[in-house]
Amino acid sequence: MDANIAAAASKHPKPIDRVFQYGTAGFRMKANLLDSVVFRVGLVAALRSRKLGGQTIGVMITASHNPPEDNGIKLVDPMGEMLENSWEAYSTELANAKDEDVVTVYRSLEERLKINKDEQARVIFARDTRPSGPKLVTALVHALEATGTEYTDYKLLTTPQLHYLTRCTNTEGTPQSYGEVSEKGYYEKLAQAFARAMKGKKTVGPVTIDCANGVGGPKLAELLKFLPKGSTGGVEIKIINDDVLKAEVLNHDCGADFVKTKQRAPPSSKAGNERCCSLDGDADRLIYYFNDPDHGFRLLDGDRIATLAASFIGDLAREAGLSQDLKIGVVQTAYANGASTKYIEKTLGLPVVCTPTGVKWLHHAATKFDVGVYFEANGHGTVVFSQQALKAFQTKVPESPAQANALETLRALTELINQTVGDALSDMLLVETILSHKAWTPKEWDLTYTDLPNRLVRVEVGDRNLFKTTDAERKLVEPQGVQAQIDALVAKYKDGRSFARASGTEDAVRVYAEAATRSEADDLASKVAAVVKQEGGVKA
Ligand SMILES: CC(=O)N[C@H]1[C@@H](OP(=O)(O)O)O[C@H](CO)[C@@H](O)[C@@H]1O
Ligand SMILES: [Mg+2]
Repeated sequence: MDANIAAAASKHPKPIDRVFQYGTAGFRMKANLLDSVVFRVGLVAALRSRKLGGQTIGVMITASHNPPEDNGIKLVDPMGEMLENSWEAYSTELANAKDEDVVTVYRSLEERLKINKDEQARVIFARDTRPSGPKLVTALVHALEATGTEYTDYKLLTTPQLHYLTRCTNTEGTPQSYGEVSEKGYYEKLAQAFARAMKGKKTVGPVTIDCANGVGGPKLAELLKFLPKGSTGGVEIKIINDDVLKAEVLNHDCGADFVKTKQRAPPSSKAGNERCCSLDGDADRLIYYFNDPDHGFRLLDGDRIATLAASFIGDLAREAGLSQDLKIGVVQTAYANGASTKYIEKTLGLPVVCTPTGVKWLHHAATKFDVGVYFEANGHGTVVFSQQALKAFQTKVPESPAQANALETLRALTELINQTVGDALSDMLLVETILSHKAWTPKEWDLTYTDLPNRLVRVEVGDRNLFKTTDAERKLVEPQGVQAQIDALVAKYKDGRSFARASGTEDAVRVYAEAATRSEADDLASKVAAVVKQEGGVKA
């Protein structure tokens, strides 16, 4: 086998002078640099599967909301979670090995991690619509074949579909079965759950969905075939930006990242005052928005989806007579708007936990609740239910028809929500369900609280690694003295809050600021950015 691995590795040489790092979202960069990385991640997937007794590992080839010429790769653990943290370092180690050392490093990891040589490795994989995908799949397959790994190529999928299939594969035939192991099984599960959750409810007008010209377009079109028709119990969906044939339009002037960062609708959107939402390139983020005749463009971001879901599920738990038994909480990052945090704590009366950036941290913290709602402000998130919550929804004997209804809706939600990872298609159906139950237009949703004006700035510095944080990234410990300068600036603004941290996906430091007015938020952000720029070191 060593000779096979060495021979295959030599077909995928590592670019000299490149250092790779498994970051917040796996490896991500210009696609033409990724060939060796993908090959080596294939080796890691095989090791990970064997370490876990032959359970199936998922591999997704995507660069999400990044431009079409980028690509990336990430690993999915057996229950559909992100790769365990310690394995990011092993992936990084193998990705950076010299070509001639690949086999040695592979065997050394096997040795150090006490991996059984005889265990059969199993992997499933998929990719998004980027033109570089098929070539990278070839590199992945070479690694899987050289290591004798059993594999299934699911071709084009959204990232959350691959997470779903990974969990289904590993739970097939067990009491914890997560669903049928097929793309069709995914659509059927979502569609059936949606029909149950929507029973007797009506959607108010259509929703326009911008698919970022990514894999979400064809997959949403597929899902539509399974969804109930008509406004009662169904949803009228208008799809835009679903062109996957022209590579250059992917995420271009459209998609969830465009809408969130530019704080405006895609230029192609003609929805008028109707509600709209945007997916990102691999359909794991979702952002809603609408045009308010009185106030213009209104963004309903991940914080809004989290508050909507938490309030709805909290109400249902109360109606079902379960609120005493279940701990419901919301997990956010420092990028969550301060007004949303206050609304959750003060108005909804629910606890909020703040974690570092990156969904793996949020997901982990959310599992500590019976109902853990987590969303990044950029629209990536989901809801996870504990075994105790699932059991309570199944076994509680209703004492009234209202309790029975609430319990049935809760059960439907546990099926509708993709609990493995944030899923734009599933989250969209969740939002549509909640708005229907509440008979809300986006305007009522928007009125629940008022966002503090905020600004996110990207600052290019000499060395972003100089910036070290604590307290869920809300405070800098290094470079020394910088936090004191930020504190002094923040103190001058009403409702001011600001923090700086090194990005995990780009070579830059991000500065976030919010304050009582737009001009103050902008002013605070630019002053903190200036401090960061000045203290950011010189390029090596
Ligand atoms: C402010 C922001 O939106 N940061 C994003 C971005 O991380 P950075 O580490 O900030 O580059 O990409 C991550 C992966 O997609 C996502 O999890 C995160 O929320
Ligand atoms: Mg994404």
